[in-house]
Amino acid sequence: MIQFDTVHKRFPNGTTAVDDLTLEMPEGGVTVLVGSSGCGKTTTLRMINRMVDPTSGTIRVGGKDVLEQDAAELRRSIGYVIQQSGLFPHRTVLDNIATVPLLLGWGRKKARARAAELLDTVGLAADAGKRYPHQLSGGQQQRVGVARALAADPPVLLMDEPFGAVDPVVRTQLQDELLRLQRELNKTIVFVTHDIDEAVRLGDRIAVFRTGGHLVQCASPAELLARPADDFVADFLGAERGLKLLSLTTLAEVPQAPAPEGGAWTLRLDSAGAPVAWRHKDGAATDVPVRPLRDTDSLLAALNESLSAPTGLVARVDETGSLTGVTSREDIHDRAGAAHERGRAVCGPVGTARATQDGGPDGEPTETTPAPATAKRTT
Ligand SMILES: Nc1ncnc2c1ncn2[C@@H]1O[C@H](COP(=O)(O)OP(=O)(O)OP(=O)(O)O)[C@@H](O)[C@H]1O
Repeated sequence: MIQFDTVHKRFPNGTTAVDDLTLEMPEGGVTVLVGSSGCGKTTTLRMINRMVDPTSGTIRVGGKDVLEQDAAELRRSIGYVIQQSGLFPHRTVLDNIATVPLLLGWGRKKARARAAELLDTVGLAADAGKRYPHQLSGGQQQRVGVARALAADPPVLLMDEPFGAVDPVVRTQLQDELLRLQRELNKTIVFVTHDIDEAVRLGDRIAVFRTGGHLVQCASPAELLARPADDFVADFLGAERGLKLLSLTTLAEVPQAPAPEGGAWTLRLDSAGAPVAWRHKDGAATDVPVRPLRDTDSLLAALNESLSAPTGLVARVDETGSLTGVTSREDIHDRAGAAHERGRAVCGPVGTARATQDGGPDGEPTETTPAPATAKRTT
């Protein structure tokens, strides 16, 4: 959907913001641009809708060179969400959302009806539409910003640190909402963030930039975590890289066995068959509460639960909450090792990890295998 071909951006003051960027952002996927401050993420994003024009190279959206399109028209056809929402303070929420449809000549009634529909889509009550932006919380304003970007149903959405100004709890809620919306709308999203956890959670592909506008690596979250291209990427991913990889892999394929009987600890169930606690043979006073897990939960959650359980066993349940079996810490470890190996396998031997952007040994772009089943789409 979006292709950068040897794109270079040098500002008139001599700063090179983007250096020789070749990158594809697939249709219907979320491509996250990450990297330290000043590494060219925003400039890259803004070249897509011509808020900044490249010095050289070509950018195509849907196969068409952006420089051959009218800049204002292009901008109206691409959704754009920024930090602090960027809403017009003197317009009501409904009128803010209706901005692009009105510019496109939809007529007031149709534009407002669409805006009202979008309020619901982004999880806001209808009465929020009559308020002004300052009468909403930061998180609600960001939802309005997303609704405004979606108003004309653009195929492409550019999001520049959209959740950077809200607290961690609201940020997680907004990420959940975006994942839910994306499952329904299937937009091509380019998302800029400083936060690697946000990138891992939201991205189908993550592009890591280094100061000077260099793309260092572009890969799926699992590949990136299992096989960072160099020390810079590894440092950026952080010391908990292995745990982050576990957060991407589900429990689904980990074996389970019947709950143990007759040992020191027994798993207590309620009348509906849902696990409640581990009870020692000495009696109820020793009960240790259980947090049962489903197939869609992550290996990280499973490891955490197994470390908290006196038996090291994780209680597994079906969609109704009934016990299906237990899983041992050893089986979780085995699966964790396999997840790491799979992440390595898709990247090939040392030195080829940059293949997705640099091309393979023949200079041809190299395809990457789909990442293992992941937990990120479950909220
Ligand atoms: N209009 C401009 N004129 C001159 N230099 C600019 C301009 N806009 C950006 N730059 C410079 O280009 C480089 C890349 O900036 P950019 O905003 O793209 O980085 P970023 O990775 O998005 O940073 P941040 O994460 O801090 O927002 C920086 O050195 C910045 O100072």
